[in-house]
Amino acid sequence: MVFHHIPTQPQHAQAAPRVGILLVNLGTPDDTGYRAVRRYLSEFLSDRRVIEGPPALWQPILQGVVLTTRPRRSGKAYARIWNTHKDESPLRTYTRHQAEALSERFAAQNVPVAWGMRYGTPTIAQALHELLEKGCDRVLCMPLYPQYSATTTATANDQLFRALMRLRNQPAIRTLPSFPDNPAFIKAIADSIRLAEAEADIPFQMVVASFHGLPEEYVRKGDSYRAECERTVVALRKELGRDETTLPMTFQSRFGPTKWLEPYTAPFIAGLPEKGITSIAVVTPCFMADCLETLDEIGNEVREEFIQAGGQEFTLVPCLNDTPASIDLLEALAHQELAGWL
Ligand SMILES: C=CC1=C(C)c2cc3[nH]c(cc4nc(cc5[nH]c(cc1n2)c(C)c5CCC(=O)O)C(CCC(=O)O)=C4C)c(C)c3C=C
Ligand SMILES: [Fe+2]
Ligand SMILES: [Fe+2]
Repeated sequence: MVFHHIPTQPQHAQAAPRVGILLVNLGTPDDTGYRAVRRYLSEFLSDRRVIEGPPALWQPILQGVVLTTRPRRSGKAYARIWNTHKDESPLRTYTRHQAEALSERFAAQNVPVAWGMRYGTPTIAQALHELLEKGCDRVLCMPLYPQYSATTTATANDQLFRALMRLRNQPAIRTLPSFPDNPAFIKAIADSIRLAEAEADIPFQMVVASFHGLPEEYVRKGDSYRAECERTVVALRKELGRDETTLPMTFQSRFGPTKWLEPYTAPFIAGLPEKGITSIAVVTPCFMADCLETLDEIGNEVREEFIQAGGQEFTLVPCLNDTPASIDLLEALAHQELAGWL
């Protein structure tokens, strides 16, 4: 085993501890072409926390079938939402902005903030090394997922610990727990809905809270994701004075033939106009930043289906992204987790 040695403080010096923050999100392809999207999807869909079945069965299907067709289709979808100004995906733009803004909030305390992606670049290992080179010996890892899932939160932390396995001198680590009904989080989401409604032509008859889906089997085996999504929705209903009928919970982005969490967002929303519901908003409180799943799947595909079914007003409520409310939330979460370290 070869261990990385990052030259930091001289070994004999008793330097003051230095804290760093590492923001982690899912990741995204480097460009919208077949090869880049294939590389990204291959890394993503080879993660055994994401696809739990035996690799001997899954890898031939993934490499031989899924990765011959899907990269082209997904690449076209990414092209529709691409940040052409920066030539990168919105998820990357927002994650970087979040890190930069959070770093300003912690500048006075001399706490650097780095950001990495679970799949694709910049990698979590690169982000960790950036902090180590700045002399950090204590790192707070913040997976940017409000609701826990083994397929997101746990694999982000796994990847950090894989990078730590290669270090001779490891920093101390804390990881941010999920925050599904944190009052500041709920208030920020509720405010984003209120703002969208104030800007819309007519009031929303319904606000659909759409969460990224998960195979039902993972939840049956104990993944707490569904229960945490429910905690978010229950708190949001309370904050906004809505109920199950005016603020329902749905699940999007189903992948593959197995049963995923229900109800599925797209058919649910396409069925609303025939029930007389023609003015809706969709909010996606499982994402801290707008991405393919919000901007294209909801903002383009689901919107079109709703309008074709007779819907009239469709508002996609933006994710918290790099708004002041979002950075306030990240700052508060970090401060809470850094108790005793700062
Ligand atoms: C195949 C299984 C998948 C599981 C399980 C899964 C869980 C999951 N994902 C997110 C957040 C995001 N997913 C995104 C894209 C995306 N997700 C899957 C598959 C699973 N996700 C795929 C194949 C893709 C790629 C795009 C595509 O080809 O459709 C994204 C967007 C990334 C971007 O670049 O914009 C996010 C964010 C959560 C929160 C979650 C579990 C609850
Ligand atoms: Fe996903
Ligand atoms: Fe999708």
